[in-house]
Amino acid sequence: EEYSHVQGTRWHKSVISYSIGSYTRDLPRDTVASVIESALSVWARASGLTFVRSQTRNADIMVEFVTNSHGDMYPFDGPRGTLAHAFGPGSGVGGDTHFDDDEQWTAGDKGFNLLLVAAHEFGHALGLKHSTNPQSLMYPTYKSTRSANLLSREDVANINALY
Ligand SMILES: CNC(=O)[C@@H](NC(=O)[C@H](CC(C)C)CN(O)C=O)C(C)(C)C
Ligand SMILES: [Ca+2]
Ligand SMILES: [Zn+2]
Ligand SMILES: [Zn+2]
Repeated sequence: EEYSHVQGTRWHKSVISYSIGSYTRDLPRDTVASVIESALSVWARASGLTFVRSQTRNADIMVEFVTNSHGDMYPFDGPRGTLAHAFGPGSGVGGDTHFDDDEQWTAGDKGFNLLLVAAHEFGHALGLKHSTNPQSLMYPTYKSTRSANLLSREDVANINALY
């Protein structure tokens, strides 16, 4: 799973903190914050986990918009190609979620939709692997057309099996 750098298998607490360490210039900061919150709430509803926003850099899930080489062993690759990656549950880098800021991030449908990508990444940050089912949010390829409710039955079953 080269896009979910596995740490542990799951979080062993029900309240998980997140912090937005850097922003993209493609969207207003408030929009980024509300999209991130929405993407986490999708998993909160299905897992019973609670996500609390922090302003410190030692939150469980550090969200960053970065380009190319950015301090971990998984440099991004410019426009298109890899859109984002996330580390599985654990201390330190565990849970951290990075978005390639060489992409055009959108809250609508021009460019890559941040909600769709963030929801996929947070699945990894919670311990989920990729799915071979194209309907699943955890499918490894970006698909702009997704049903209103982001999670497929498979995603709900998988997160329930984990938490
Ligand atoms: C448009 N580009 C793609 O579809 C690329 N896929 C991604 O960037 C994955 C994220 C999507 C599914 C939001 C990477 N991943 O799995 C992170 O956890 C490639 C399929 C080209 C690798
Ligand atoms: Ca890229
Ligand atoms: Zn992935
Ligand atoms: Zn990274």
